[in-house]
Amino acid sequence: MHEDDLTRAEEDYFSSLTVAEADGDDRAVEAALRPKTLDELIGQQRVREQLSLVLEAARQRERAPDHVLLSGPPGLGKTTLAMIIAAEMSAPLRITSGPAITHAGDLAAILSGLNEGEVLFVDEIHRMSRPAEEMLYLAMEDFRVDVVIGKGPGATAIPIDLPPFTLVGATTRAGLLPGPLRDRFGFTGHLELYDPQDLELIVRRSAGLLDVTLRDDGAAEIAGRSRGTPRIANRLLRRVRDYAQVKADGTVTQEVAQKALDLYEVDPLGLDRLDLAVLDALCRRFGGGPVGISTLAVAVGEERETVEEVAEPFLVRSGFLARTPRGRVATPAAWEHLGLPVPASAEAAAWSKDTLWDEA
Ligand SMILES: Nc1ncnc2c1ncn2[C@@H]1O[C@H](COP(=O)(O)OP(=O)(O)OP(=O)(O)O)[C@@H](O)[C@H]1O
Repeated sequence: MHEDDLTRAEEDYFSSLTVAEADGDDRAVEAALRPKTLDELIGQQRVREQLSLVLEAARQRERAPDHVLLSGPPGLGKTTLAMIIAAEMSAPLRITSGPAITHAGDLAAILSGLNEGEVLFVDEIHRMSRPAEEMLYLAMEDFRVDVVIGKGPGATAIPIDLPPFTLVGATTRAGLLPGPLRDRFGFTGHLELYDPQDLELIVRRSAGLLDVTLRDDGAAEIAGRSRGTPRIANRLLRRVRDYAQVKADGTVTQEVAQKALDLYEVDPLGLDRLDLAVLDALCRRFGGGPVGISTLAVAVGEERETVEEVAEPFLVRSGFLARTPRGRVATPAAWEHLGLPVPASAEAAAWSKDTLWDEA
């Protein structure tokens, strides 16, 4: 409950900032750059259209929309979409996260404080405790919670009716959610990594809001190095803006963007330290694979989830890594990107029938 209040206070604080006031504080700038409506949101065409229909139908029926699950890698706009859903429904938004809900009682307190039509955003919903999760099933389906008073044989469950509300859950991996929870969401939106054209539009929009003079080739350079992720695109824009201001005449050109991003060690294709470490381990230590994701994670000193949820989607999408039934393998492009000779086995794997390029 405390955590929830804190996050709300932060959100109130951020939303009260103007872009100019926010300048200088990265988190505040990020909040200020968030699109406020579905129309303002760039890319994610399919999710936007689907969600727009869900919201419009709910508005016409004057009912709270169905619960919404948003899945996808970090930084693609799940929190932004939750805020947009609330704004589009003219409803207040409450924000909390799975790890903050350690006891069912925490969730009961949040749920029983909801008002009719309110939107409750639970980030990292797959990390909620099991008892809280079970309480949520009932709350989502019957708008009711059973609060248990006492312990042992004398314990009694007191049912509390809840007003209709909309739960928006966000997860980096929908596959980690138990089936009964997943099934209670009326709509699931899968957010995909953005293509460079959409990222370019996002960079141009952000530059406009931040009053940065940005040439088209500068925007393309930043977009190309943003790992398909708007949060990274906005962050790189801010670093390039610093460089342009201090080392150039303030205008972000391709040359300025290149120099700035080289200085910050952002790979020309956007690969970050973890991506490169994964490829390096895959090629140099495991001869290009196949190797299991857990072994790979240990080799780079990271959690399995981080490698699987953060690095892997981008590496697969960029054509550097393939998921096969026997484990992860490096593609010829990965060897080339690391400046290593492509072994014959990698060439063969690229054409092999048992190589599933996107599934495992
Ligand atoms: N479609 C978009 N158009 C423009 N900007 C976007 C879009 N999606 C996200 N952003 C920007 O990217 C930043 C990150 O978005 P957001 O915090 O919503 O991501 P997230 O998926 O919730 O990430 P996490 O799961 O890591 O919290 C925001 O500041 C927002 O300005």
